[in-house]
Amino acid sequence: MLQLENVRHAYEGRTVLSDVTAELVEHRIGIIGANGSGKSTLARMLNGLIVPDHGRVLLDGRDTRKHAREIRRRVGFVFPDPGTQIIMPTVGEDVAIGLRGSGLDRAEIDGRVQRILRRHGLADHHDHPAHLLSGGQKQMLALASVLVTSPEVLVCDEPTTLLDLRNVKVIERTLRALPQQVILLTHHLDALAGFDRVLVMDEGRIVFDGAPTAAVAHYTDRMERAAAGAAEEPLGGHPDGDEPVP
Ligand SMILES: Nc1ncnc2c1ncn2[C@@H]1O[C@H](COP(=O)(O)OP(=O)(O)OP(=O)(O)O)[C@@H](O)[C@H]1O
Repeated sequence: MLQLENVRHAYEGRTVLSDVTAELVEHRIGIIGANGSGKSTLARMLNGLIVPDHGRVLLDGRDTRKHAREIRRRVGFVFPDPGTQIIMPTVGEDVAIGLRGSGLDRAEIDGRVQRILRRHGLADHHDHPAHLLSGGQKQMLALASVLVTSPEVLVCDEPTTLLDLRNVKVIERTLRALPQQVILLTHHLDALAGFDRVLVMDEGRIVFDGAPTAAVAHYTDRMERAAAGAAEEPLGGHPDGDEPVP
């Protein structure tokens, strides 16, 4: 089980997470919130990519500070931009690199790579240059490259941002069908239908924690009120700013 205990974090003195505590046990958990509310920072803490300034992040009681290597292996992370994740020249090599050091022999690695590519619609692209894939295919490749390592938990940070609607649906369906726990950060609120739990973040805090329908309603209402407040603010900053200079 992933746990956040009184997590606080700041970048250059600016607090972006304030006292976040949560136990993440459900099979499908969504995290939503305004831009800059701290979702990605929190997500990156779940596999030790970022260590909190204060508090602890634990996987089965093991602190990401002390067990980063093990936790990174057990908690897979899919980044919003697949380009940052694809590191090898060809599709097959990119998936296979995740199994380096796994102790599997060449034939076993080849078999696993073929299977995962088939499952993600990339079987015909094994020798294809990875950088020539379409955006949707790159996103699938990034997902396949993480899943081939069989993580227990998959954290996906906006994995559908760059995609057209068809590919959004393909990725969402793929995530829904996975046997492992999925923690999904998304601005596509429809993707959360059927999820067990959704956390809403605002200004570095969890401001709502519950079922998807209630969480989405809370978030939508909060954002509508924030947008209305922003629309009432004078654009020039100072109310007299538009007066002619004498
Ligand atoms: N490496 C960094 N250095 C400095 N500030 C950062 C860094 N990473 C994030 N921030 C800042 O921390 C705040 C929270 O960012 P974060 O990416 O966690 O938010 P988010 O909720 O994922 O946003 P979005 O929905 O836009 O992706 C933002 O104000 C962001 O500018």
